[in-house]
Amino acid sequence: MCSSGNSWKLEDHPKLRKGKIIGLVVLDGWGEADPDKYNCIHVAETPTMDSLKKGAPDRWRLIRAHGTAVGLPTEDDMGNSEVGHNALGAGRIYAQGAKLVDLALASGKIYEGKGFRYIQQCFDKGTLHLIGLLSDGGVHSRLDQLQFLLKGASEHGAKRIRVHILTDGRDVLDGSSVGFVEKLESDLAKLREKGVDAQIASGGGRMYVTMDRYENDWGVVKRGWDAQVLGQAPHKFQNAVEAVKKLREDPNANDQYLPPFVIVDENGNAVGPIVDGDAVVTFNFRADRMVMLAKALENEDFDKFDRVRFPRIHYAGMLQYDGELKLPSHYLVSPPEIERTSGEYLVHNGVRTFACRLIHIFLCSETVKFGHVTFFWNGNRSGYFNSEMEEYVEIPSDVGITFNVQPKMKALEIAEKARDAILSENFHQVRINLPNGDMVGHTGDIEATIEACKAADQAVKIMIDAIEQVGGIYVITADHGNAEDMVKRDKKGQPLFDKNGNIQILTSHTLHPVPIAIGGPGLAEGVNSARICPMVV
Ligand SMILES: O=C(O)[C@@H](CO)OP(=O)(O)O
Ligand SMILES: [Mn+2]
Ligand SMILES: [Mn+2]
Repeated sequence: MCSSGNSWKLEDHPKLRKGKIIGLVVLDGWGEADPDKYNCIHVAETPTMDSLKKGAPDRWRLIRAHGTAVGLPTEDDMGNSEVGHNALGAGRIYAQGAKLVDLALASGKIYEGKGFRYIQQCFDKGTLHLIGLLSDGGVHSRLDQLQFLLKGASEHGAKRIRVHILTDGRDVLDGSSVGFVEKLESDLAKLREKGVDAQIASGGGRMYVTMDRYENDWGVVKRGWDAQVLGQAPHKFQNAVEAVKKLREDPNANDQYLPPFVIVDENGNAVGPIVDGDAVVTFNFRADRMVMLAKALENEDFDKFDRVRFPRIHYAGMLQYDGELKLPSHYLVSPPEIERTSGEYLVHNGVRTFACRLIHIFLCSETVKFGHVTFFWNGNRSGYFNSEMEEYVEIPSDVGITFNVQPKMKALEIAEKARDAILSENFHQVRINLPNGDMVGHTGDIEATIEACKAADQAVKIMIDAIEQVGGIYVITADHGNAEDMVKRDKKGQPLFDKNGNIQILTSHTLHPVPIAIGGPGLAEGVNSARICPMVV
């Protein structure tokens, strides 16, 4: 895609022929790593991707999907769906939310901005509540940013602070929640020594409490609301370290799914419900899993669940999470301005787009890839650019199960919808996200992840076959790694074991590169991946 100046007109590509249907697949969580038994992509039967790989370098290249190559702060930052799809959709690298927050904290500018001033107005009489994911995963939030914010807010006048934590186990090892809560507790103790009344007030596992996405299951947000705002939860403890340790004693406990709890005082009263006159900050920088809570905290008219009480508060997001909805209206750091994305160029140039995304509608489990090829792809912007030019299709997933139980997910249905769209010849670009490698990879179930990769590969074949039939071009790539490495490793790459001799399962994304394969009969003679995509790892 080439354009000049501010014009929307696209110049003809020097190598790609015009008028060919493009089938674009994002394999979610599909990286390239050394082959061994923890590399589920290697172990799985993946003849389609294998045959593309055998065509390297003509048909298959590796590109970086982590660290500074996708706008993340450091080379130690794993890739994720937001940055991966932002970069793919915009065709450019933006300093991502994580980095912008780092800069604002380091320079102190965060405390001079309108967003901070807005919440500061409540510091005299009210409590400052901080709600977000407690880990150093760097995908949605980072512990050190929370630590800086706690210190900075107290230095800028916050006298009473309550932290509402969401335990992770998805971007970091399962079980690591205890350590993070201990660290936070020790910071809060230091603040208390300085006369700030600072405590953890509530908590719960990210996938069960608060961090739903794409309006998949409002029950998740409600559980968080009850604990954070109303001070009500089935589990009550007097301190958060005890809470997390106790809840983890259940043999099926998992940081991602810990039940909601509130911290109570010696009389059994919740120590930090959110009330009129308080300030609230959601400290996640990543958008998708904060949008729903932002709506509940901000929207006067709200009918997704009974809020019981709608406190009059000053609320700010760490970032603005949805540029189209301007949600939330107050925020501490301006988000990356991802403008002029490929989708917008396409509609301006009369290119018809079909995007197939998956909705998972089931209770308290991993949510969706619903907005990955739309919201993230379009620069964190909800809705269509032009609904006459674009069609977004959502496929509901199975209800009430976790993905290791049904690792095929809806890969075939997504691919069939895409195939039909390609064969209809009504669209110029058909793009899909295949969630299997990522969603099943996050469960840490190796057998199921192998099945997941096989299903995704079959779906890729359906797309490629359809593209062959219409003489089009396919682009198969991924947003970041996940399923290609399911074990935590030492610096030499050897698997790590816990104190009981069990392998340490890696549920997170990885730092590995991802493939990009470009091919199909629509490519002009002599044009191949190597010529179109020169960036190689
Ligand atoms: O599930 C999520 O929120 C993240 C991991 O934290 O995964 P992805 O970036 O693939 O959406
Ligand atoms: Mn992803
Ligand atoms: Mn993921």
